[in-house]
Amino acid sequence: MIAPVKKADAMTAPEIAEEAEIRFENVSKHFGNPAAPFVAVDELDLEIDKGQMVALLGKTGCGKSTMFNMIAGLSAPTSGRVTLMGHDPFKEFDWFRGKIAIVFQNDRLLPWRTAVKNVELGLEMLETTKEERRERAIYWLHKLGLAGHEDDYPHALSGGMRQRVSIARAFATNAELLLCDEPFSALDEITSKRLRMEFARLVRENGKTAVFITHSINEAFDIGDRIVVLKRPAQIAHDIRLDAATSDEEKEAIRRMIHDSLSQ
Ligand SMILES: Nc1ncnc2c1ncn2[C@@H]1O[C@H](COP(=O)(O)OP(=O)(O)OP(=O)(O)O)[C@@H](O)[C@H]1O
Repeated sequence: MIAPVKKADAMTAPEIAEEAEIRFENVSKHFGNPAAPFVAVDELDLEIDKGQMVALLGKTGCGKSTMFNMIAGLSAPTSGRVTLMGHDPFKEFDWFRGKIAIVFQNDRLLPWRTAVKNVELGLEMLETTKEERRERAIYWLHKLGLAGHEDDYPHALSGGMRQRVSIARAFATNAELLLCDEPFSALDEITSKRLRMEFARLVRENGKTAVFITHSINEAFDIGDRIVVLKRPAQIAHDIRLDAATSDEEKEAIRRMIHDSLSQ
């Protein structure tokens, strides 16, 4: 079943869910001269509930990274409010230690550390013992299919394997919220597809909330329970929910609608 497919002009104010994990309330982000600013995000309202896996989909320059940076606490909105778990990610950065993990497009592994040591890195900032760090790192490397590569250095691993290490690092922290900025876009399509299906399964199995930035319709369909299509400047063009009952015909119609929206 497809839950409401809304066009921006037909959207009504979103209902305020008490337990929203991420909330944008009338958020704008401007760059440049305040007298004549460039508007990257325009009065955006968005709520993401705990346990949702949301693909933020939009063309280059529509404001995905700007939204991502505000969620990750890397920048503050010009106006409006962004809250995660009821807290301000920009002002209360320390409160979020261990609660958010980020997977970037580039794997960002330290070349002088082995795979297992790279996974342990995310845990070193948390209160964990050396033994616990090692145990969790090995567990997640194995979950990601890297048994036997624990002591390999990044240069000895393929691009897909390196990205597996960075996903293992994100899961090992046990963060409840995973933020992913096009983590598979530098990989070939077969590797990317395999990895994103595994990623989606692990997110579901472990009850995480995940926000996944992408400009690929295929990727959005593979990852998202919910696909938020953005138009420029970042405003919601469509907010689509998919579930097991969504038929192939419905998916095809949604795909065409998104394609048309991104072609404008
Ligand atoms: N620090 C900045 N200063 C000025 N303009 C910026 C800044 N950051 C982003 N912009 C502009 O805001 C708009 C949105 O950028 P953003 O990077 O969020 O888009 P995006 O959807 O993530 O694009 P892409 O898919 O190419 O990464 C773009 O026009 C960009 O040039």
